[in-house]
Formats: sequence, structure tokens, C-alpha cells
Amino acid sequence: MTASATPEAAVLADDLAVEYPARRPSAPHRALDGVSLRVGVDEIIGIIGETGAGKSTLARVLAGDLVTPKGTDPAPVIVGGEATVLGSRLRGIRRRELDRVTFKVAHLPQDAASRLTPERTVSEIIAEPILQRDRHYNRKAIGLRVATMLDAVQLPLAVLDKFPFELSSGQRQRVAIAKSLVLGPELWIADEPTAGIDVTVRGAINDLIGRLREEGSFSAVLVSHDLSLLRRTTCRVAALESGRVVGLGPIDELLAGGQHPFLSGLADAENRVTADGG
Ligand SMILES: Nc1ncnc2c1ncn2[C@@H]1O[C@H](COP(=O)(O)OP(=O)(O)OP(=O)(O)O)[C@@H](O)[C@H]1O
Repeated sequence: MTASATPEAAVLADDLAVEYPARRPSAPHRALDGVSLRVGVDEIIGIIGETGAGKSTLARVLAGDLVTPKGTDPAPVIVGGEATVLGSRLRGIRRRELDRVTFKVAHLPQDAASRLTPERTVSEIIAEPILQRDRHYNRKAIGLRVATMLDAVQLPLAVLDKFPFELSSGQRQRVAIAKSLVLGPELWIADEPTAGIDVTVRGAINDLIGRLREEGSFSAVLVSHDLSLLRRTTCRVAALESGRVVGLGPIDELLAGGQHPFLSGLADAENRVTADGG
């Protein structure tokens, strides 16, 4: 375990191999193999790939989601190579050091919108990460921060007192985004951030990312099939296939390259929508 004050990269994956442990009747499952990737400080990188390619696993590992709470599915385990996040090596990392790293990393898991605490209001949900860190944090300051985050994801203040079941799925996703970013992380690992969000308000997520970059040091890994989001926010996208990186570059170069059926399929689908006037 090493940590440096100014990491040379936000994320460094070096020949990373990740498995899900065996659970009867299943054998261990290798979800990532030989993944090498660098995300510079202040860089935003995209991750794309077909279902089962290992995108969420990579997101979980980089977000430090490596501990299995009792009664849940096993967390991924680093079995080869290394993942270094904000200067700390994650392989075999001790729990205390992991907590120190994840303090600066925000994770928006794929199912975040469906995991909002059902018995809490939107305002309480967005404030959860603050109160988990400091139960006595100034209530007025929390209220202000929550309102700012709500505005950033273009939700009206009227939803503050609503419960998750009273919101549309797109609104729930925006609440999940607001919650994940409320502490102002140095690194945001977001798994399908615009999933379920109406195209007319997706621009709000682009704008929010732009603002976070202006406010200070902000790096991100965005797992997404939203080509518009990837075009607007990332310079490079990594394409995953069966747990390996099979392409890395600007999204339009990857799509035009046509080396991989998944990428060609995406490009064709987009061309069809454009030709149909969609
Ligand atoms: N908890 C788990 N235990 C065992 N295997 C798992 C677990 N979670 C995922 N896997 C397997 O690991 C592989 C990678 O899964 P992952 O969820 O990372 O893919 P993905 O690219 O995010 O797919 P999707 O786009 O469908 O979300 C898949 O074969 C999946 O079945």
C-alpha cells in the first residue's frame, strides 16, 4: 500500500485481473483480464462495451467497492496486476486505507436509482453522505448544499420533501447523481449516469460535469452508451470486450474503426437514427 500526496494519475490500472470468488455451484469468474488504463488528473474517460464485458466490474474496483457486506453478492477481488486510485494501490489494501481513498471517490452504481432509501425524503437522501461523515454538520449548510445539488441536476425544489416512490425513474436517477456528487469528489466513477434520464435534461448532466471541472480538480470514469455524453465530456474512451481493453481513443475514432462488431453495431444504430431523422 502506497499513497502519494499528488498522484501522477487519478487512476492507473496495470495488467489488472479481477475475479468474482466461487460461490456454490459456480466456479470463480474472471471478469477482467490484463486491463491497463490511465486516467490523468482532471481527465474524463469513457468506458463502453457490450453487456457482460466487465464495465461495471471495472467501475466497482476503481471506486473501491471491494468489500462484501454480509448477505450480499460477492464483491470483485483483484487477483492480478494492480489498480492505483488517487495514488493508493488497491490490491490487498487495508480497510482503513480504503476508507481514506474512497473519501475522495464517488461511485454512482448502475442500480443507484433503485437503491435510494425508500423511507427518506429526497432532501434527506442527498444529505446522507454528508451526515455519514459528520452527524453534527451544520443543518443550514447542508440545506444549502442539497438545494445547490438539486438545482445542478435540474430538479425543482418541490421534490425536496418527496419520497423516491413519488418520483419518475429519471428523477430518481438525478437524485442519485446529486447524492453521489454532494461531497465534491476528486474522482467520480459513474455507471450509466444518464440512464433513464429524458434527452431534454441530459444536457444538465453535461453542464454539471463541466462545472465540476471548472471548480477544481475533478476526474471521472463514465461507463456509458450515451454517445452524446461521451462526445461532449470525454477525450478518450476505452472499449471493453470479454474483460479486456480492445480499443482506446476518441469515441468517433472507435466507432469509425469498425474492428469490433459491438462498436460497428453502435455506429450503425446511430446512423440509422440519423437517417430516420431521429
Ligand atoms: N457478483 C458477481 N458474481 C459472479 N459473477 C459476476 C458478478 N457480477 C458480475 N459477474 C459477471 O462478471 C462479468 C462482467 O459483469 P459486469 O457487470 O462487469 O459487465 P457489464 O459490462 O457491466 O455488463 P452490463 O452492460 O450488462 O451491465 C459477467 O460475466 C457477469 O456475469
